[in-house]
Amino acid sequence: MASAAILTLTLTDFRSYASARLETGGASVYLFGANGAGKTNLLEAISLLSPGKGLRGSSLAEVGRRLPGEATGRAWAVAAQIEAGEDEPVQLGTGVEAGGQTRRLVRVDGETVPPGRLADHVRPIWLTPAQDRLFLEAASERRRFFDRLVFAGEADHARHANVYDKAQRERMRLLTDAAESGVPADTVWLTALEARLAQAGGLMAQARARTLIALQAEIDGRGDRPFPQARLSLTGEWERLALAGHDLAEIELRLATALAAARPRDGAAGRALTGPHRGDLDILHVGKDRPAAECSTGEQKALILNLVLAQAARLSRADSAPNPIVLLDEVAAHLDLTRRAALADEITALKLQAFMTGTDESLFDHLKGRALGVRVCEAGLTALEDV
Ligand SMILES: Nc1ncnc2c1ncn2[C@@H]1O[C@H](COP(=O)(O)OP(=O)(O)OP(=O)(O)O)[C@@H](O)[C@H]1O
Repeated sequence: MASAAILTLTLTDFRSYASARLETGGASVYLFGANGAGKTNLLEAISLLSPGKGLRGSSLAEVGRRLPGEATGRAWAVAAQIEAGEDEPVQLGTGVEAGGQTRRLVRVDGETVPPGRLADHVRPIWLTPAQDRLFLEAASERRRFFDRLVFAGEADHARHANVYDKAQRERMRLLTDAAESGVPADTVWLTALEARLAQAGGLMAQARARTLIALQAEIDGRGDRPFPQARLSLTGEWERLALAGHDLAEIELRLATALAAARPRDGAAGRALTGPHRGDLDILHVGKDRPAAECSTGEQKALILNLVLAQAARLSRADSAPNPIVLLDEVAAHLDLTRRAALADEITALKLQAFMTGTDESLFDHLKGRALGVRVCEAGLTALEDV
């Protein structure tokens, strides 16, 4: 697998767009326009060409276009034509058939498929202003960020995470019911759920560990660039076992044992206190020998951007995954001139498709002639002619 560029993108009643169409020819795109023009909405639409809730994490009922006074969003659709090497482009489509629906339909080449199948074709990685708070937020935000990087390389990771979450919810329902009623939970059912959790959790921990090792090697090998070097570590108990080389059977066994032992404590606490949903991602700014949380906002942004670019670079060489599509919302504005130029060079060199946003066209001067400029305003999208 290799190229996975969006050739055309069509939005219908999506957020602020009644209807819009963008033809990229497979090039990277920079979108510029005033605040509120619809730049992030377009990136969000692209992010929904992958399983999950997209880069805003919104309910799918929220993304349908809603005029002032309308209580419910309309039926919406996002469609794209994706480059597929020497084969015919693949047609992806997603949306809801009636306003307010929260489950979306996904079609690949006209055939209705589960959303997970989108990952066969497109795996976006994004960086948004919400991630500016990544180091101030709870560990769950860092896990989510890291899991998206893992997913870009290993699509099964999202499936394992879903199985894990579902089994965890069921297990917690049994345990909290038992704690409240005083009637012991069905141990056969609990043991079956914990076996499922241990298997999915072990696979998740291993995928995270694999990604961390590969990503760190990529970052270390990238060396002389104007982006700060990061030292990554996963602090979760289960990821540490995976990093230490324990095999899946061993991690599964230990996790199942820990879960069985934690039943009374988890039931009383009302939440599961052990498992791969608890770990954290630590990032150290190597040059400053400081944790990322103690770095400036611009340094943090550059650190995370370097992670995203390193993963994109790694995957652009991989045969096992489609090239990631990189969505950078308001990133350029945070970078000084040197870094902005370096970002433009990097995106060009990686031959990846990136979609970048900013309020000013001048933020993308380094991309002129190398990417498609698109003006975003209330009237819609206007591609610049000189590219
Ligand atoms: N469901 C919806 N229906 C109609 N309009 C919506 C909907 N959701 C959001 N909007 C509108 O979309 C606009 C925001 O668009 P978006 O976030 O893409 O702007 P932006 O160009 O990225 O702006 P900024 O530069 O400020 O980040 C707002 O005017 C908002 O009211």
